[in-house]
Amino acid sequence: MQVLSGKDVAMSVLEHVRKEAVIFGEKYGRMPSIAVILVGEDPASQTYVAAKKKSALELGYGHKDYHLSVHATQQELLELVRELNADDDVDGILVQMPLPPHMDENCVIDTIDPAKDVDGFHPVNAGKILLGRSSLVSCTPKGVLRIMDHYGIRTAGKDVVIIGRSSIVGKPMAALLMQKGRDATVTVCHSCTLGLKEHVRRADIIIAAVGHPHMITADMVKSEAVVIDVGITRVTDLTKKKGWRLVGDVDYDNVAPRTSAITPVPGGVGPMTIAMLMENTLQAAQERKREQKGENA
Ligand SMILES: Nc1nc(=O)c2c([nH]1)NC[C@@H]1CN(c3ccc(C(=O)N[C@@H](CCC(=O)O)C(=O)O)cc3)C=[N+]21
Repeated sequence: MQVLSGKDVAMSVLEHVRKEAVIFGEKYGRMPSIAVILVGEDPASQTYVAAKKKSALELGYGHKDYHLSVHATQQELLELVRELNADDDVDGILVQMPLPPHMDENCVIDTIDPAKDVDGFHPVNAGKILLGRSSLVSCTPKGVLRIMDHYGIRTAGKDVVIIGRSSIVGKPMAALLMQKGRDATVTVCHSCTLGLKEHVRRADIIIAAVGHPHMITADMVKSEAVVIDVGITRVTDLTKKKGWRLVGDVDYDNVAPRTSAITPVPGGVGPMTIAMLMENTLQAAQERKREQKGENA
């Protein structure tokens, strides 16, 4: 059994991104830049936003940080997004999800300039993925593909079973895996699926993206399957200094021995998400500059 270290792959991705970002900087007189907006005080969101900031600063990226009160209005948030859309020195805009219940996430996503949508959440970018056209790709599914590429895990002709149908992971993951070149046979399971165990047991590759700790148990996993665990849930653990620990969707200790390869939590898909965000920011910066040169020519 091989442990697929997203942490290691993320480090090598970021090394490459750093070099490309320096080349960008020399060419255009500034580094790629990202604006991150956090609304409210959710502790997990604060941790993620801090991790994104740290990664951006380590790469020498331009970084703008906006923290809106939980009482901020949707109008204020949209105003800020429009301001960042118009700011030529901002390449990427990320609005941390989830938003407080009085805000409409779709409306906020729709307002982000698709060229700056480094999350790949805008309908234009999500639609392009489905059509197999190049685009800014949602960071987590992109990270999953990159881990598999790095370790030489082939998907052509394989039965891939995805558990979870979210717009940010399950759906784009399915679209990417069925593309020409990836060539997987994809099944998407969700909360209304009947016979989940039977579906999952057939899989050569299992991708769990639900957010239910330990829902994938050893009896659901074919011997020598590849298991990708996208779930990250904080569970109370008073033996830990922070009072919690991170748990994946996979019952790792019992599942791992049956697999040919598996991602751990933490240190698996999570670090890849941030590495892909940095790569997307570089891509957005490069494409915006190319677009502008085209227009000026
Ligand atoms: N607009 C938006 N874009 C996102 O990309 C986005 C979001 N909203 N909302 C929340 C989710 C979650 N997410 C994670 C990123 C990194 C780790 C990560 O690096 N995890 C580390 C552990 C971190 C820790 O110790 O807390 C690991 O798995 O090893 C986890 C989760 C991005 N998200």
